[in-house]
Amino acid sequence: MNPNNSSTVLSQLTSKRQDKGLLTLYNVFITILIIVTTIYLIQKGITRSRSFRAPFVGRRFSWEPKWLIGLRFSQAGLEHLAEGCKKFNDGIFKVARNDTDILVIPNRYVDELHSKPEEHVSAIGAHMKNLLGKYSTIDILQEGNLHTHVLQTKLTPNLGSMISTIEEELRFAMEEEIPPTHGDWKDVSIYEIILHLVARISARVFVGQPTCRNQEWLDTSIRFTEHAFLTIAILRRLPKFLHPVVAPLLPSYWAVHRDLQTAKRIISPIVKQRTADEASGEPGYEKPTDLLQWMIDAANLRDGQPDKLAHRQLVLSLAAIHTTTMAVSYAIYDLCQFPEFVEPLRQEITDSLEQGGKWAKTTLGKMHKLDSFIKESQRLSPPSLLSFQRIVMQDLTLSDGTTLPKGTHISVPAAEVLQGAEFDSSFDGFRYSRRRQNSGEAHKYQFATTDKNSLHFGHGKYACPGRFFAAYEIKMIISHLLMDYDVQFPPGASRPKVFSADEVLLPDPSTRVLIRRRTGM
Ligand code: HEM
Repeated sequence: MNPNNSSTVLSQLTSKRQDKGLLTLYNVFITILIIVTTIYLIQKGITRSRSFRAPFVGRRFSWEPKWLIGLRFSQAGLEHLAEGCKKFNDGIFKVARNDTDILVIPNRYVDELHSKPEEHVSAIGAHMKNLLGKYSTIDILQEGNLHTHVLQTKLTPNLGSMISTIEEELRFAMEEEIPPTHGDWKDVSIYEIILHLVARISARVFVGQPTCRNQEWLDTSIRFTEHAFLTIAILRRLPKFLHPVVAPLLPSYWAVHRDLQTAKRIISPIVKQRTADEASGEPGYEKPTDLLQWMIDAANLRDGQPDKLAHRQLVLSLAAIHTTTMAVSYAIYDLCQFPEFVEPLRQEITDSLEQGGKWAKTTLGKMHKLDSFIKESQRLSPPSLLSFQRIVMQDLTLSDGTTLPKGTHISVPAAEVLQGAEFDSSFDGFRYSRRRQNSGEAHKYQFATTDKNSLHFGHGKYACPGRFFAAYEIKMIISHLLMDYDVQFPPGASRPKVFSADEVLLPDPSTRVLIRRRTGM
């Protein structure tokens, strides 16, 4: 055989084998695609047949794909919820978030749902879903309620004795974080300043000295939330089965894990040291009074492992820092927008301090106008459009016969409820302090009080366990800023627009405010 011929035959054979290989690969690919699509469609069919039937808001035409509505909801949540509440007044409707459908129910159901056990209606389940527990590492909350227990049974009852500690840290933080103004107006990013004030106070109360002055811990406690939320925001737009593949490609996901390692590196040795100090029985031993110590004391063997306690501290920072910062920032924006409230508030602070003699729980308790102001600020600039988010864990029939199938993600349109309850979209800083003068209503309208109309801290068994601390902290920060500084928007600027990211509302972090240290007080 001609050698040329034999090489041609060989190359034909090779190319045939390659074609066959490609064909097999193609067949395998198509088969996998068919299997995945079939499973997806079956799952979707099952979910749809079991889901509560209610109209979607934000749908432009009947066959519009849900991911498209979800994509719009991610930026137009405000409009979707306003439309739903207006159109289905006191009725039930759905909003499409990219990762899930959320059934929006009227607040009249809150009273019968808020005390249901976790096995029937799960708050933690909703947190896990909203915060993608596995990817944000929030899933540690599922291991037990140590953090909530300690906040409720230790921090809240001991707040009175923590006020002087909070004041000391706040004074230190203001010196560190607010640039000197030398009697002139200074243009600052007030959000960033408040963020650092809140992080420092939270650290003082959560982990005590000297860690509360450790810059690496402060940065980690602030940035962890940002890294976690960026990861969540990206993953939410993708189907769940892609999460394990995509998450490791995200720098923010790795940042979350770096933050966790940093938390363990900083906090775990402190836990070990404190445990050793206590066991040593040294006569001079003084037990620290902070959240970390209360957790060490209350933890069982598993929750009390140093790394677990470090992890919970990080998660607590996520719950506490940005939420409180937003509330203070909105209140400052409202003070700039409505300067007529400044002097009456300063007068109330001066009078309360004169009567109380010093910064104390009772002194802060006298500041009804300030409490009202921050509640009104929260009413018009809430942290979230939806609250009381819960997952129905078993089919549930409500008192009016409505049956919610297992797996339904429910929520109440907290922002619309509170704004609708007042029938008033104008800012009235002292509306709640006036109301508290009515007999029997002294406590009803406080910032930290929750009920079916005031849902920005949730309500019931799983309402925010840090809200009383948050209320004192916010009042302390605002009153100190008010007494020591003048604030105003730069010429021509006004209250910044609020951004929405799905149901979460965010102040514009680039907002600038002019501040000037007050002199001659
Ligand atoms: C203005 C500031 C704050 C707002 C608006 C806020 C709001 C909320 C809301 C809406 C919930 C869910 C409640 C529910 O589902 O019924 C929650 C839960 C929680 N909050 Fe807050 N919060 C704030 C500050 C704080 C602070 C300062 C802490 C810690 C000291 C804290 C710790 C927590 C924790 C640990 C949970 C989860 C509870 C659980 O695991 O069941 N929060 N918060």
